[in-house]
Amino acid sequence: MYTLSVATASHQYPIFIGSHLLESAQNILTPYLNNKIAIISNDTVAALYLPQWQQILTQSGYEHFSIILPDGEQYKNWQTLNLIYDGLMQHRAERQTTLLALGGGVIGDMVGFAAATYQRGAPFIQIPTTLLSQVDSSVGGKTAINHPLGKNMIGAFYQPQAVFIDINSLQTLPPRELSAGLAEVIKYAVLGDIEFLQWLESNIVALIDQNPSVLAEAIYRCCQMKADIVGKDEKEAGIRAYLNLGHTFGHAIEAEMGYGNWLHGEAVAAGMVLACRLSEQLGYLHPEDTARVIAILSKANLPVVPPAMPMNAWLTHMSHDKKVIDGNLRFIVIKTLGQAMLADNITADTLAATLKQYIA
Ligand SMILES: NC(=O)c1ccc[n+]([C@@H]2O[C@H](COP(=O)([O-])OP(=O)(O)OC[C@H]3O[C@@H](n4cnc5c(N)ncnc54)[C@H](O)[C@@H]3O)[C@@H](O)[C@H]2O)c1
Ligand SMILES: O=C(O)C(=O)C[C@@H](O)[C@H](O)[C@H](O)COP(=O)(O)O
Ligand SMILES: [Zn+2]
Repeated sequence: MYTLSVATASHQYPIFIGSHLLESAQNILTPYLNNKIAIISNDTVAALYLPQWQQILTQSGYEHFSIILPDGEQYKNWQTLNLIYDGLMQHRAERQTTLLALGGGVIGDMVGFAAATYQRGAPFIQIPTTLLSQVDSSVGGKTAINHPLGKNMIGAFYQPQAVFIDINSLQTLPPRELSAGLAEVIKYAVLGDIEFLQWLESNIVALIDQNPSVLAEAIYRCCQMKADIVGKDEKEAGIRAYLNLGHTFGHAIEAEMGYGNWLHGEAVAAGMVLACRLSEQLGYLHPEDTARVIAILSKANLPVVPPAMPMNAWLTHMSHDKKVIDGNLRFIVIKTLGQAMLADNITADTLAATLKQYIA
């Protein structure tokens, strides 16, 4: 088992990463659990993993109950969030009740926001079961729901008590979802670690084939990078924004295409290619660098061409981006492969040149 630590100004918590961790869950998590526990999951993940968790908690003598939500990005909204509050109230959850977020990033983001707001703050633990949630969303305390007009528009920064990553849960993950997770893995390399990019180029087939030690190393490296960045900048005042590489374009794609039609990781992959093209327009990246990013994304079976959308759709969605200041769009671009930077003052001409092939 690997253990990492996330240390923000106000809170410190561990990330446990390993194979067959479920078997030792009781020993690993006991220090982070209160007496009463709410397991919150969706119908897909519950069918696969809820009985094991219920058994572990029962055997260990915890009082527990479960709340099962409908599955999908289209349910990451107020109505579904309310189902969590309803369940917590019906089961008389207290402020000290521990919420377990059992699922992918949608469950983690929603349970995290419910934890942040229920009785003004209950403890929660992330148990991510997708690659995307294991390398990214379970770490760092961004919690949110979507608004019909924009991704993650309502939320809070709220850190979990612990993150529990059992790589074995990926064995049941559909290949398309594994690829979506690889988009965020590749993102880390492109934004901050050229050596990791080389490593990924050598190991991409092993990752797709779910070689356990290669997967564990990739997850560890991503969590390490994210823990380091979040430790320095919990609330995205500076370098945390680099983790948004590809997301200004990607979130526009997700919202315009209808939540869930393009997976988050797929939209980020196509968005990253656009961020590389924008970097080219700004005179930073060479086309062969972009070709290298396209090649690794393609080997991970990810889309590298965004959908064609009307220019006003691109602009309207991107105007909701959380990096916008005084109405001005700001983008994460690539100065050189492995080194991101924030670019503001992007002219309309530069943006139009980047998007011109993708305007419906
Ligand atoms: N908070 C953050 O920092 C952060 C970072 C990245 C992404 N996100 C958010 O995360 C979400 C995407 O997360 P995701 O890619 O995990 O999607 P997801 O949560 O929708 O999970 C993908 C699919 O896999 C299923 N699933 C989950 N675990 C499984 C397993 N072990 N076996 C079989 N099926 C399983 C789910 O039920 C779902 O159908 C987006 O809403 C995105 O905005 C948040
Ligand atoms: O943790 C972060 O910071 C990120 O930006 C990680 C992203 O992968 C993630 O999708 C995040 O939810 C996007 O945040 P948002 O602030 O653009 O909604
Ligand atoms: Zn993301």
